[in-house]
Amino acid sequence: MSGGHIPFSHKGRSPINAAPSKGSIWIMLQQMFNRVPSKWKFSFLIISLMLLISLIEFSIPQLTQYTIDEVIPKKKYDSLIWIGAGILGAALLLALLNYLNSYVVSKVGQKAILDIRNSMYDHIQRLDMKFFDKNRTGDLMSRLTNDVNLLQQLISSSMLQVVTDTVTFLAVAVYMLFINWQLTAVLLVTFPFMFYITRVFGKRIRLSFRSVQSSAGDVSNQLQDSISGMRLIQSFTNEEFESARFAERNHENMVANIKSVRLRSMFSPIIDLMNNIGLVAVIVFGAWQVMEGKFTIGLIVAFLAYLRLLQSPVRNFSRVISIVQQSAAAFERITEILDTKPEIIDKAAATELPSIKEKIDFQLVDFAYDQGVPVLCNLNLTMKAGQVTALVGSSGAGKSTITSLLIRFYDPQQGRITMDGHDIRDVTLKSLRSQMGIVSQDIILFNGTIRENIVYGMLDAYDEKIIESAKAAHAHDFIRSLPDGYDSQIGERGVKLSGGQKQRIAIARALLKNPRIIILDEATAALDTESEHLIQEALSRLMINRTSIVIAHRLSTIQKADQIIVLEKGNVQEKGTHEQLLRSNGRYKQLHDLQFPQLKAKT
Ligand SMILES: Nc1ncnc2c1ncn2[C@@H]1O[C@H](COP(=O)(O)OP(=O)(O)OP(=O)(O)O)[C@@H](O)[C@H]1O
Repeated sequence: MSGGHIPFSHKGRSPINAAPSKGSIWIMLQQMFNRVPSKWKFSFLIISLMLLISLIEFSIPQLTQYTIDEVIPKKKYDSLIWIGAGILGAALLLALLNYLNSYVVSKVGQKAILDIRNSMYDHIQRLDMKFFDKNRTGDLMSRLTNDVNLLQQLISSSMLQVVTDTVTFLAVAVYMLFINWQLTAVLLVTFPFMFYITRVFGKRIRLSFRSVQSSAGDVSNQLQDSISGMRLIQSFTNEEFESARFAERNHENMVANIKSVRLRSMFSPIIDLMNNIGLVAVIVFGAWQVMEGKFTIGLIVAFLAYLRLLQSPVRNFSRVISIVQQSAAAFERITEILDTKPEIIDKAAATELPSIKEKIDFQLVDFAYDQGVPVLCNLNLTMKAGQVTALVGSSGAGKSTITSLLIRFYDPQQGRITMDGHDIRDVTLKSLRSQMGIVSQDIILFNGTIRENIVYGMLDAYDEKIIESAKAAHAHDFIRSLPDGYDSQIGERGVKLSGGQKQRIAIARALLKNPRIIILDEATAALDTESEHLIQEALSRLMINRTSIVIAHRLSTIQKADQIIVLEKGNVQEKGTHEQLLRSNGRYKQLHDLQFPQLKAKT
C-alpha cells in the first residue's frame, strides 16, 4: 500500500462528536466540584491550607526586607539566628502544608474521577440501541479511558495549582499595591496582554486537543475493529492492508499532536517574555527611584521577591493552562455522552407487565432505522401466547427488526405493539424484558467461565439449577468433559468453544432465565447435522410452554410451527400453517421449492 487511496478509510467518527457542547472551564470545575465527596468540608480544609501556605510564602520576603533594611545597617547580630530559624521554619512548614494540600486534593480528585467513570458507564448502559448503532466502540472506549484519564491529570496536579496560584497572585498584587502603588502599576502593565494572549491561546489549544482526542478515538476504533477481526485479517492475508490503514490513523493522530504541541510550545515563551518585560520595568524604575532616594534597596529586593511570587503563578498558569484546556476538551467529550438522553425509558406511570396469557399484537406499525428508509410499513400481526410463530421471508424483509421492536430496543414511529392489550411503551422495561429470552446466531458470550456465562440468565441461581439448564440444553456432557468443567475459561467471546457448544451454552443461559417469550433468531444456521440435532432438541425443550418466535431461513426447522408469517418488504405477505401455505401456492411455496427442489419434483 504505497500511500495511495485506502479503501474503507472513512473515519466513521462518532456522531456525538458532531455537536461539541459549550463546556466552559468554569462549568467543568463546577461539575467536578459537585462530584467531590463532602465538598464543603473539603473546601474549608483546602482553603485553610492555601491561606496558610500563602501567608508563609508572603512572610519570607518580609524577613528579607527586614534583614537588609534593619539588621544589616544596624548590625543586629543577635537577630540573625532568629531570622535564619524563622526562614528555615517557614520553609519546613511550607513543605509540610504543600504535601498535605496536594495529597488531600489528589485523593478527593481520584474519588471524583471514580464517580465520573462509574456514572459514564452506568449512563452508557442505559442508552438506546440507536446510540450504539451510530457510535463506534473504540471511540466510546477512548472517552471512558483516555478522556477520563485526562481529567484525572487535571485534578491530581493542576486544579490545586490553579486555585493556590490565583489566591497567591491576588494576595501578593493587593499587598504590593498597598506598599508601593507606582512600582506595582509599572509591573502590572504587562498583565492585560498576558490575559489576552492566554485567552486566545487557550481557545486554540483546546480546539487542538479536541482533534488530538478525536483522532485518538479513531485509532482506538481501528484497533478495536482489527483486533477483534484478527481471524478475518489473517485468513485474507490482509495484514499489510490493515497496517497501512492503522498507520494512516496513527499518522493523523501524530499530525494533530504536533499541531497541538506547536501551539503549547509557543505559548510558554511568550508568557516568559512578558514576565521579563515586567522584571525590566521594576529594575529600571526601582533603581531610578533608589538613586532619587525615594525607595530603599531593601524595598527593591523585597519587591523583586514579590515579583517572583507574582510571576510564578502566571508562569505556572501558562503551563497548567494546556492541561486545563486538554481537560476541558476531554470534559466536553465526556459531557456529550452524559448529555445524551435515552428515548426508550420507563414512563412516569409505567406499570408492571403481567405474564403474557393471550397474545402479542403489532397494530399498524411503521418503523425506520433511518429517516426516509422504511423497514416496516403498516405492519399488523398477532402471535398467540403459548404457540410457535415462525417469521420467514427474504433477507432484509424485517424479521429481526420485529423482534427488536418487541424487546423495545427501538420504538416504532407509528402504531403500537401490545401484549394482552398492554401497550409495551406503558409498562416498565424491566418487566417487559424479564419475560423475554433471545437465542440468536450471533451468540454473545462474555470472557469468563462457563458457569459465569450460564448464570448470567439468573444471577442468583444455585448450582443445581445451572446444571439442570445445561443438561436440558445438551451442554452438560461436553462441559463435564472439559478439564475444568463448569469452571473452564471460554476466552473472549467464547473463542475456545465450537459454534455448537457456544449455542448450547446460550440455550442453557436462556433456559435458566426461564422467560415467558423466547425469540430464536436463526439459531441453527451453520451447524453440522449432529450438532443441529442436539440443538434442535435443546431448543424444543426451551420452547415448551412458552410463546416462541422463530426466525428461520431454513424452512425444515419450522414446519411444525403453529403459525408461519411470510414477510416481504416490511409487511405480511402470507400467513398460515406449513400445509396451508404450501397449498396456497404463494411466496412460501416458492421459498420452499427453492430449498427442497427434490420435493418440488415429486409434487
Ligand atoms: N441497526 C440498523 N440500522 C439501520 N438499518 C438497519 C439496522 N438493522 C437492520 N437494518 C436494515 O433494516 C432492514 C431489515 O433488517 P432485518 O435485520 O430486520 O431483516 P431480516 O429480515 O431479519 O434479514 P435477515 O434474514 O437477512 O437477517 C434491512 O434493510 C437492514 O439493512
